[in-house]
Amino acid sequence: MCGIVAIAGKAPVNQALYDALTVLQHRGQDAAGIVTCESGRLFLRKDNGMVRDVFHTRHMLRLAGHFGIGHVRYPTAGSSSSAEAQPFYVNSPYGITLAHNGNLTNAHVLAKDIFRSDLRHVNTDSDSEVLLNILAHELQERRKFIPEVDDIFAAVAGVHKRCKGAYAVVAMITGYGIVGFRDPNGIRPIIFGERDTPEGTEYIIASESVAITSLGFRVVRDLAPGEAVFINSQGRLFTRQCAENPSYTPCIFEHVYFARPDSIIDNISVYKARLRMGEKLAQTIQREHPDLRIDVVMPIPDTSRTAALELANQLNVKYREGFMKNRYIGRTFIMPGQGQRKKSVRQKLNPIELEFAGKNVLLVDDSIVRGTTCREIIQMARDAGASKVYFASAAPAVKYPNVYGIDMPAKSELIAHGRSEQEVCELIGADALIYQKLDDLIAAAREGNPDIQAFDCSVFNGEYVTGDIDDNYLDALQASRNDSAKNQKEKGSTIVDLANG
Ligand SMILES: O=P(O)(O)OC[C@H]1O[C@H](OP(=O)(O)OP(=O)(O)O)[C@H](O)[C@@H]1O
Ligand SMILES: NC(=O)CC[C@H](N)C(=O)O
Ligand SMILES: [Mg+2]
Repeated sequence: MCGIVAIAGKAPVNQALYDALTVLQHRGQDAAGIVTCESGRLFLRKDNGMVRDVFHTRHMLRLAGHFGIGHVRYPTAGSSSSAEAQPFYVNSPYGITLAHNGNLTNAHVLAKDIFRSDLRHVNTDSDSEVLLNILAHELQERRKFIPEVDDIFAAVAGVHKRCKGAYAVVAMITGYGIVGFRDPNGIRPIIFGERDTPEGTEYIIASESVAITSLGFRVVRDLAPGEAVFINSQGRLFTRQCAENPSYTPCIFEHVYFARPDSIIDNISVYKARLRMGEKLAQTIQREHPDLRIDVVMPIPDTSRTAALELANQLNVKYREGFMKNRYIGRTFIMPGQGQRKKSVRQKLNPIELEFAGKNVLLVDDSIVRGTTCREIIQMARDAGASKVYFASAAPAVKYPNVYGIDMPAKSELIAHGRSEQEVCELIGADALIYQKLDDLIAAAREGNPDIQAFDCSVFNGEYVTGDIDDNYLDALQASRNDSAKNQKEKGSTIVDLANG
């Protein structure tokens, strides 16, 4: 789950892009990058690391220009090499830079195609580099010295025809403007906004509304599935539906875990959706476990706090903060290796022992994926003297891999895959385990926007909205991207940081 941003401004945009990336840091901690454009020249800085570590004053000073795009990366394809940090650049036609959130499901086929039929070389295993070359090819096919609005939108329509999977994209076409577009299923979020300045209107496109509002822009609206927005070099904005059969099936995991609670995605307040998850989970507990004697409800910080708070209210049980989070450690789930994730849980969360001694505690997390967090946390609660440790998840059991931009490619690594709830409960060492019902999760999100008929819930039900995923695909993905395969790949990674530095 990466974060993307683009700004078409009337003054230098380097600081605003940096600020937006810090607001989107929760979507990707592995690498960050910004490219800006001034007088037909591009200025790029990208590297592995968090935003604050990648951009020093000397880099910021070089990022000149009133147009630019930025990216924070959480790798879901290729490796975590700095050569795969984004934005990516291709020099022909026009000079295009691109930042992508999501994952193409046909990147391997496309990579071969673009070499054979389009004679384009792709130097990494990143699906985003493939996507950029497809966009570049589609623009080149228009054969225009100066691309017009229709050419830009026709190129996006061409991308929709060839690319499958999830993609929310911002791209800068040197000297001509900035384009943003969303895949025809609207799996990943993308939203745009504007602000008035004495010099004219400035525009921003970003993954989440929080990046728009915190920078003093007004939200205009989410891009519809398949839709594109183009801001030309004079600062005029155009939008167009570029897909033939769009369908609105956004990723429900944004509401469970990824997005910030102060964002509004597809007109659904993430905060309110999480409150409703807590309310519905409490009702399940009351209905199915009336015998549980719960003294205290505790969130596993950070993401589960909102749901846990409402769950405690609904159960009429005290809400206590039993674990303190070290604010200098990032999100553990989006760290690249299992060793690092496991170590970081204990570094990140520390119990306040007096809250546990002799009590029956209900720990609430937003989700259980690999089970890394809950196993450690339950043991910590026992070590701190809890009498009983119950565990509740605001999402249903995660049983299937994700192929749309969340790095859970191997079903064998998912604790609930092929296991009953009772087996998971025993494995994590809880006295009781309560999962959210899928219908309740969907209702919690849908109540925010009943116009959305369905969500991508593939990690819970194995139904992939793009319709191109079968067991063979998932087996191949598991073989190539399980933790040990990824480790091998990282060790052998000798990709030259080509023309992207
Ligand atoms: O079962 P697991 O594989 O451990 O994954 C699930 C956990 O990972 C996430 O926390 P994370 O630390 O990434 O972020 P947070 O601080 O936003 O909760 C999520 O909120 C769960 O706590
Ligand atoms: N999490 C994402 O959106 C990742 C984008 C892209 N697939 C990459 O690996 O860089
Ligand atoms: Mg968490």
